[in-house]
Amino acid sequence: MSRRIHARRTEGIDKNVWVEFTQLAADYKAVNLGQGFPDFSPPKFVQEAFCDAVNGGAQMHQYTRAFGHPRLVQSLATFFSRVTGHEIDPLEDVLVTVGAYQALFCAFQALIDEGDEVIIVEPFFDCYQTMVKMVGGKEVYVPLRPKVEGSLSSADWTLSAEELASKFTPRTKAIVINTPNNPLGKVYKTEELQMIADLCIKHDVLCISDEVYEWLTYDGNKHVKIASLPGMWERTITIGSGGKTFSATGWKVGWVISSGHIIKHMKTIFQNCVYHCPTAAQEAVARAFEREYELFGSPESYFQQLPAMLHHRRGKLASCLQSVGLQPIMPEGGYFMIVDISSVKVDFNDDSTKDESYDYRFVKWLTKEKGLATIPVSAFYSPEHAKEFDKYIRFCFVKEEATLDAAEQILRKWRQGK
Ligand SMILES: Cc1ncc(COP(=O)(O)O)c(CNOCC(=O)O)c1O
Repeated sequence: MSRRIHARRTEGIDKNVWVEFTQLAADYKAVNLGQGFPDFSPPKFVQEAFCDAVNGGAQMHQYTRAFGHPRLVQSLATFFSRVTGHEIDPLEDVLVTVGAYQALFCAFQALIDEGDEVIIVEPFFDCYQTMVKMVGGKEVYVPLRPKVEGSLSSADWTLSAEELASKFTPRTKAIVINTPNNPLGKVYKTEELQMIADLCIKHDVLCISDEVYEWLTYDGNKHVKIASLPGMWERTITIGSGGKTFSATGWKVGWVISSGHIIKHMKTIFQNCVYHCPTAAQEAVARAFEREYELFGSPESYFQQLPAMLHHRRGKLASCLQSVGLQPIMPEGGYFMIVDISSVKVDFNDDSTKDESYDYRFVKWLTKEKGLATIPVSAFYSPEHAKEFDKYIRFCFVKEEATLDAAEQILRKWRQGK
């Protein structure tokens, strides 16, 4: 065929950090502290919910309600009405999607027009950039910056109020935030969210709030939903993930909760792309939320137990990194920890990566030569800022202790020059 086969919208978005580095980790059979997924099973009650769902009769293997399995939209509405203090209508204000990924896709497809500007706070989950490009939107970037040189906590990385305000123009349609943040682990404080909310209200702008790590905060940090701030419910699209909530990333059940006048447009995109999510997995997530509703705030709640376990694993990884002379930026929340590698000198001796950024070269060297997979942090930045932030790599600590021990052994051997 001599004519162009691909659609123009596929241009400039073909590279994908997850495809590249997940394959590299597999090719080299590396200890994988790269992609953000647990290397352990979901808790027993979640697995049992799935088994009960699958054995729950014929209807569990067939289509259910397209915009969300009734039991799931009801459990989400009940649970988050209590969390947000806002009466959420299960049929109007909730859309169940194929992971949070597809909730993001539906948001950008349904709400962003050609030429609309979307403010993206850096570092950002990479698909925000490509999804804005796919709809012909214009990304406008504003980086979180460490307040102090050599900052040791994600809390020190903040937005400049002036710099953020300067990014709003008459063409700004939305801002995307992610709290707790991937890859940094920053948990936005109420004052920071209020600053963003004030600008959204002033400029009549939507807020896409990616909250997939909402239950994973440490050291007393509290997750705050920007949709719960005055004047924000009707302009906020809040995105959640069953995979991240219940350590079942392979189920790919996500959702978006927002005012019905926004959800209705996302339903239009949804019914014209995927139309329906797996019934049994939705039933299982519904049962899990029903359990968590009853146990909310108690020691038996998974939303208490998972952050407690990950708090320990976060400390274990941080100690391991510090013991080999690497300095992590301690995350206030989430699955990940970034490390400043600017003081680490390595002879990459690999022509195949010579034109790549320092962090990409380092991650590929660490995976190929030492057998430890991580993710380069410049993948979470715009081209205009990637150079400023290419001296960090990301480690994932939602892994078995044995996996973290194996990573520690590799790092020790390397740093001892063995
Ligand atoms: C901020 C954020 N939003 C959305 C998603 C997607 O969530 P889901 O799996 O529910 O589609 C993810 C999952 N990230 O996993 C890749 C990685 O960072 O290692 C995410 O981190």
